[in-house]
Amino acid sequence: MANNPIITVNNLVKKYGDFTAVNGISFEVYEGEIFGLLGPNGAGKTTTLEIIETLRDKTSGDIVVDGFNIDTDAASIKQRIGVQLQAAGYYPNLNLTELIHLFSGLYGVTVSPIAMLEKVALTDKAKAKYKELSGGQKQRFSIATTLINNPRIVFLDEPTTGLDPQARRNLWDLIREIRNNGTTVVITTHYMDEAEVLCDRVAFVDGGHVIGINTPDNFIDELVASGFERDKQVKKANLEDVFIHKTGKDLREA
Ligand SMILES: Nc1ncnc2c1ncn2[C@@H]1O[C@H](COP(=O)(O)OP(=O)(O)OP(=O)(O)O)[C@@H](O)[C@H]1O
Repeated sequence: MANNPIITVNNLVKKYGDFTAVNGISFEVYEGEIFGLLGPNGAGKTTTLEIIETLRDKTSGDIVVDGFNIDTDAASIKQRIGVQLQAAGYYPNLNLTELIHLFSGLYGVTVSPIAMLEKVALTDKAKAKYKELSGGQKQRFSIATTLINNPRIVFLDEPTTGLDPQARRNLWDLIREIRNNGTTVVITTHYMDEAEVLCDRVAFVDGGHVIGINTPDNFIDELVASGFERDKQVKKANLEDVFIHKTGKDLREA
């Protein structure tokens, strides 16, 4: 696959008063990949994403998304991306079908709510309200809303936080399916096992800088080649494997 940049971020800076939250971040996201932004709390990941999503102003730097410059064509960028809303954005008295109608109206597109819900395996909840969903279902619904405008890129900020192992793996499958259908995915996560199995490439952000970009495999090989060894012999399974083995792969939220 040719590496066509679909997002280019060059020397991005964001200051909040005297505090510099993003201090010259540069990276490219390639078309068709799952790209992970990783880093400690407060590193500047969400700020960076929200600036690319046109939801927050930058202090300086250049951003091009799918050929459009954010300074001159923010409206075109908005049309081409899918962004997860915070839960507070979901009107409590509307059911999932009504919410999808509402969002498609906001985007100015016509979609079939059932077809959208089918993409995220929620057709049986079409008449349920958002607040009645389990954690995993809420995340899947929120991902469905990012797909309404048939975006070129979706941004997922910590989509699996708080989910049980089954729901997390189910969401990984959904995210891979979205990518396999041609949508580029940008994701943040604090789970390194998740980034390792899901992301084609990851960027580590710390203190408002990108401190490395590579495939998970190459990062691990580099560390091992430098002489790094884990303290203790790693077992062939971990506690999450035990969890899945004992409780099965089926979702528990029907
Ligand atoms: N509106 C704001 N005003 C002032 N400072 C802010 C604002 N938003 C974020 N910050 C600060 O900017 C820094 C970067 O925050 P950001 O949310 O981008 O980090 P993050 O990498 O996404 O962290 P986390 O992993 O905890 O989500 C933090 O120190 C945060 O306190």
